[in-house]
Amino acid sequence: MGEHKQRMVRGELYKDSDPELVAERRRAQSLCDEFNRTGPEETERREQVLRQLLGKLGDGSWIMPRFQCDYGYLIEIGANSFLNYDAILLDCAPITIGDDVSIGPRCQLLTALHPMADHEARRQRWESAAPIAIGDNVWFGGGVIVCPGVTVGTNTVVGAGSVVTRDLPDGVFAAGNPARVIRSL
Ligand SMILES: CC(=O)SCCNC(=O)CCNC(=O)[C@H](O)C(C)(C)COP(=O)(O)OP(=O)(O)OC[C@H]1O[C@@H](n2cnc3c(N)ncnc32)[C@H](O)[C@@H]1OP(=O)(O)O
Repeated sequence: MGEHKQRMVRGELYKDSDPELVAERRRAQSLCDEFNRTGPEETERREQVLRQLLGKLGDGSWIMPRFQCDYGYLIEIGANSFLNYDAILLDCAPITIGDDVSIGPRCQLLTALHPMADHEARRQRWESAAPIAIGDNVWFGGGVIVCPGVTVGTNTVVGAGSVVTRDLPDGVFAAGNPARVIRSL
């Protein structure tokens, strides 16, 4: 593993223009394109491509096209989970999705971060990433955005269009931008 991939995996600043990372993203993009070209009858082919692409896909889990991600192997999905249309998973750090999770259309799980106060580092395209973890039996309405480093607890529901900037505990309904806990479930 090259220096920049090691830095990415450790959550340190790295450059995504590194040739090893560029090659890995190209592979993932090709597999995403192949998945997104499949028709509704090609359920076996869809599953085969997802198993090549993802770090883990539990039994009974499925994803609707279009699906996009950066690397694929950093994504682990448990059993009986569902990602609806147009999910975007920027997996520069691990993204873990539990069992029995329902993800609405157009959700985005974004692990990538760019320097904020260090303008020169941002200009030079240094970046980093922080993991996202989604607990068992979570439901996201459509258009939820999850920011880097966030953990969402088991049995939690997030309302459509919410931006989750901080961890959410188990068993709550949260909504809004930024997402706030509205009530226990
Ligand atoms: C797997 C899939 O494909 S699912 C995809 C398709 N379905 C969806 O996207 C679901 C869309 N609906 C939602 O996301 C809703 O937020 C729900 C169903 C989760 C919850 O809605 P409700 O039952 O109406 O919530 P509830 O009555 O508890 O609302 C409590 C408060 O939160 C507010 N609220 C509810 N949802 C949201 C939201 N998405 N964003 C911001 N605020 C919200 C309500 O306005 C209310 O505020 P108020 O007390 O000031 O009036």
